[in-house]
Amino acid sequence: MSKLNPSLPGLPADSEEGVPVSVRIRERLREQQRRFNANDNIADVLQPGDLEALLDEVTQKMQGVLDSMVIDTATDHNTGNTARRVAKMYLTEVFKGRYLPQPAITEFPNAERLNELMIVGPITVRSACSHHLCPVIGKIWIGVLPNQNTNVIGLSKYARLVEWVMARPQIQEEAVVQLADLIMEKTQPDGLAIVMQASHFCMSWRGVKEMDSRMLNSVMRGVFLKDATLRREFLSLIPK
Ligand SMILES: Nc1nc2c(ncn2[C@@H]2O[C@H](COP(=O)(O)OP(=O)(O)OP(=O)(O)O)[C@@H](O)[C@H]2O)c(=O)[nH]1
Repeated sequence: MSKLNPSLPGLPADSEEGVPVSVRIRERLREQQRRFNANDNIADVLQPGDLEALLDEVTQKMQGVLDSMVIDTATDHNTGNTARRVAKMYLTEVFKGRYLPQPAITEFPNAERLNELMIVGPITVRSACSHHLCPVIGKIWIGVLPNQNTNVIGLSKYARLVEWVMARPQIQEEAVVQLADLIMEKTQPDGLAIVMQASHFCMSWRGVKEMDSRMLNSVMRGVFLKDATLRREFLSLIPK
């Protein structure tokens, strides 16, 4: 007798018929013993058509949320398509950093063997907190001390990597560490410094309703950790 599918009793374990696409994706992730936290990227386990199917599934679930909030989406002319809009916004816009592969990075040979401090910023951060899914809007500055033996990456690619990492539900402390790990892996510089400043809408729109408070945090890697003069130079060059 074939084993029953735990996701859909009545169907054999190898049957995909009627199984929600999110269940199939989670099974693939569990088979690979992969984490799928809010701020993890899962693009490499998605198969062709999965994202479109997820859009339908999230739309259906969002419709359930609206129904449970007693919003009459059948006759309210403003909310008829809200479930679909929200699903599309989550999957293809504000949280696309979970579902899309990493942007391609153009590398150039470090022909002049540059090893001077380079700073890029402010790069706009658009993210959301993992707790309330409220927007987190801010800016980031990245300082790189290139290694004279490694390639340099195109300037715009820092902004693309920031967008990819931030377009996920995040907490700010983890977001900057994820970004630092990624830039270190891609460019292998001698040092990397990142400073992020952001407004958390979960603190202004709701909750304590503090309109002006910001969160500021930084991460330093390589020579920035050891060299206080370099660290000071980076921090002094960032506009206040
Ligand atoms: N450390 C950190 N905290 C965050 C971040 N974004 C949001 N938070 C906080 O995470 C907490 C959310 O958890 P809870 O305390 O369970 O939420 P809550 O009961 O709605 O709390 P209030 O916001 O105080 O109303 C809040 O204190 C948020 O301000 C972040 O990036 N880092």
